[in-house]
This record gives sequence, structure tokens and C-alpha cells, in this order.
Amino acid sequence: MAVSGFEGFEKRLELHFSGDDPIIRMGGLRQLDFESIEEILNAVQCTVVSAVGNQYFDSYVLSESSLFVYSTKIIIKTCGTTQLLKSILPLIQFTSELGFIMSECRYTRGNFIFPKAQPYPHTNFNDEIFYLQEQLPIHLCYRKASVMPSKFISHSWHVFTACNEEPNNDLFTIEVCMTELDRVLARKFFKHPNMASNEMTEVTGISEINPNALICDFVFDPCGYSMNGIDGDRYSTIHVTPEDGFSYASYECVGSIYDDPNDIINILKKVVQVFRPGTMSISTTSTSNEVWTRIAKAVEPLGMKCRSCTMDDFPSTGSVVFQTFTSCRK
Ligand SMILES: C[S@+](CC[C@H](N)C(=O)[O-])C[C@H]1O[C@@H](n2cnc3c(N)ncnc32)[C@H](O)[C@@H]1O
Repeated sequence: MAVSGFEGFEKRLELHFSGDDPIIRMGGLRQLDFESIEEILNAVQCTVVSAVGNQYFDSYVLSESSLFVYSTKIIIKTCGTTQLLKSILPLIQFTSELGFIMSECRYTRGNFIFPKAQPYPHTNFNDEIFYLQEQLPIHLCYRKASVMPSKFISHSWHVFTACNEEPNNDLFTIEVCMTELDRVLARKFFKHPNMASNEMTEVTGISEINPNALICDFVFDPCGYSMNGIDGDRYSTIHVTPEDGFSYASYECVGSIYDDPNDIINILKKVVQVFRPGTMSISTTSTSNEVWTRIAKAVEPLGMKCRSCTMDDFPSTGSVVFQTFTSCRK
């Protein structure tokens, strides 16, 4: 942990792969054995604390955030001083042994609270881009990096994408980063003696965010909370650093552009009510405008004022829209 405090802001890597149909039908990347997963996480410097899967994907809660493995897609999200990009090389090695080649890479992160505590290659965004450019296979030839600004120096969105073909993606991803959590609500993420993790999921209201999801939760000692939600082929994930002075929570989920847009809007309202953050950013990655255009109207009645909205197009992913909000109580 950094001397000054725990770095809540995560780094997130999403890698897509292509392989022959018979391999995909046999589970694809889910055939990666646990020793290989441990070796990949060892390079990042984190470990698995719990795991659950269903017919669509495997989900792992990590000592620092989460990992999701689908048949042709891997998402790793890690916080603290982990070296997430160091997973790329072992991932390429293990996936090629299974007969896969990488077809797309997305790397995103917010602004670190303690940037000086980050080790290489996370020392700054230029170093991260340089490292990605070096490690990624050359056939991922459509590449773009961008820092999307907001009204606040403390909140900007770093995006790097690389791919070898135009996307054909019906899924959207929502990444929410919240700071200055309501102090009373943040206290609920401190562990009581003999407290079970599902009790924290209940009392904080997290279980109500998507009541259909199977939740795999983990409570840290003396404080901190992580969960992965599994709902059919959709994941969601929440990570909470409740300590005063550097409190942080993240919410992330995936949806389809053909879903009822009210579903995700209702979820985002519940997320705001669980944490009541002072400042919040919402990044929407999608090929459709259906979701992001409704977000401000949904959360403003809850006391969150939209302060900025930035949009950029990326060759592999469609549009990324980065919106920031502050609480009217500030
Ligand atoms: C790993 S969790 C959630 C991570 C998530 N990215 C976040 O910060 O919101 C981080 C919280 O758990 C606490 N914690 C306690 N023991 C920990 C451990 N062994 N590893 C990581 N975090 C730990 C940290 O102080 C922090 O409050």
C-alpha cells in the first residue's frame, strides 16, 4: 500500500481473441488452467480471493479488484500499485498455446490519487502507451490513445485501444468512478467482528442494485469491499475503499445496446444512492447514443450535477463518452 493511502482508481484491460470454432466451443479461453491464471496475476502482483462461474464466463474477485474470463474475451481490472500491463506478455503466451490470437485491446483508467506511488509502466500515461505499443502484436494496427479531460484536473479518462478489424459490437460498457463518498455510508464498508461478506452486501444496499445477479463478495479487514455480479452472460463489479481522505468506489457493468435503456439508468440511480459521492465520473463505451444521453437526466434529480461531457471515437470500440458530476452538497 502507498504510504499516504490506498489507490482505489483501477487500471482496466479488456482483450479480445480469435480462434477456431472447435476451440471456442470447448470453452475457449476458459480452458486456461488455474496455474496459468495465477502466473498471469503474479506478474500483476495480485491474487485470487474468490471465484465463481456460470455457463457463460468465469469471474474472480482479486486481492486488488477483478478478473472475468469469457470464451474469447478477458477483462482484468486492478487497483493499488499493481502492474496490470505486465499481464499482457504471459496472456499472449498462454492464449497462443490454446490456439488464440489477440484481435483487440482496450486499456482505460482514471486519474490516480497517488500517482507518485505507481511503479513502471504505470508511472504516467506516456509510459503506459509506450509499454502497450511494445508488447502488443503488430497485427493490431489500428491504434489510438487519448486523455479525455473534464472540468476537474483530478478527473480525466485515459483510453488506449488497438485492433485488427472494425468492431461488430452490440455491447456497451459503463465504468463509474466515485470519490469523496458520503462518510456515513462509507462507514458501512468497515468490517464488524464475525461479519459475513453477504451481510455487507445486504446492509449497504448493493444487493438491490441488480437483484437478479448472483453476487460473489469479499470483505477486507479492517475495511474495504469487492464484489462481482453474474447475471447470465453479463458481469458487474463493485470495489470500495472507504477510508476517509481517499475514499473511492467503482461500479462497472456491461449491457447490450438492444436492452431497454431504462434498465441501466435505474441501476445507475441505485449506485448513486449506495455511495452518495462528492464527485463521480461515468464513462460509457458504446456504438449507440441510447445510454449516455439519458444519464445526466437520471442522476441530476438525485443531487448530482453534470459538470462536463467529452466524447471521442476509437477505431476498435465505437465512442467513449466521459461525463463528470458533482454533488450539489459540495
Ligand atoms: C481491494 S479493496 C477494493 C479495491 C478497489 N479498486 C477500490 O479501491 O475501490 C481496497 C480496500 O480494501 C482495503 N484492504 C484491506 N486489506 C487489503 C489487502 N490485503 N489488499 C488490498 N486491499 C486491502 C484497502 O485499504 C481498501 O480500503
